[in-house]
Amino acid sequence: MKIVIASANKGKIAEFQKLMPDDEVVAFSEILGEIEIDEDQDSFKGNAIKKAQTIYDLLIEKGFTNIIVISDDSGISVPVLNNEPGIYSARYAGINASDKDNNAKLISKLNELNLEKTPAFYTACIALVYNNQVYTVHGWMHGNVINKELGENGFGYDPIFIPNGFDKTLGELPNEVKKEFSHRSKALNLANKVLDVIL
Ligand SMILES: O=P(O)(O)OP(=O)(O)OP(=O)(O)OC[C@H]1O[C@@H](n2cnc3c(O)ncnc32)[C@H](O)[C@@H]1O
Ligand SMILES: [Mg+2]
Repeated sequence: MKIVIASANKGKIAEFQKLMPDDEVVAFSEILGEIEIDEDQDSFKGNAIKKAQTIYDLLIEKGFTNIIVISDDSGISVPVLNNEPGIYSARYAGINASDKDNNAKLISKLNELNLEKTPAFYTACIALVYNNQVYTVHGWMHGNVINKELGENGFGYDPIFIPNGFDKTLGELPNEVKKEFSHRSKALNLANKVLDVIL
C-alpha cells in the first residue's frame, strides 16, 4: 500500500520505512516538493493533525485518490525543566537549529543545574488521514538524558538519551533496538490497528 509521510525529517522517514517494510512509504516532498508547514498549534496532536491534513489536501487537489497520509509530531520532555523542550524540540536552540545545536542547549541546561543525568521521555503523536477522516494515536518512550553526546546512531536527541533498561544512549545502540520500543514504533502499532479497521 502507498503511504505518504507528511514529514521533512530524514531520520523519521528512514524509521517509518524500516517500520513498514511491506508498504510503499513515500516522503511528501517526492510528490509535492519542499513545503513549509507552520507548526503553530499548542500540542503534539494539533501539529500532527495540521501536517497530515495539509499534505492530504494538497494531494487531493493534485488528483490523487485513495491515499493514506501519516504525519508525526514528536519531541523530548524533561520534567526537571518543566517538560521543556516538548513541542518546541525541533527549534529549541532557535528556528533552523540543527540537532547538534538543540543537544548543546539541552546539555547546557543540565549543566546549569549540575545534573549529569535526569529523567526524560519522548512523545510521538501520529495523525493519519484517509478518506478525509483524521485519526490520532500517541506513543511514549521513557529514559534519561545525559550531559554529553555519545554515539552516532538515530537522529535528534538520540545521542543524549538512554532508554530505561539500558546503559547506552540511542546514539550507541543499534537502530534495530530503538525500533523495538520507541515512541514512534508504539504509535505506529496503534496506527496500524486503526488501518485494520478503516481499510
Ligand atoms: O515536522 P517534521 O517535518 O516531521 O520534522 P521535524 O524534525 O520538524 O519534527 P517535529 O516537528 O516533530 O520535531 C521533532 C523534534 O524532536 C526530535 N525527535 C523526535 N523524535 C525523535 C527521536 O526518535 N529521536 C531523536 N529525536 C527525536 C527531533 O529531532 C526534532 O528536533
Ligand atoms: Mg517539524
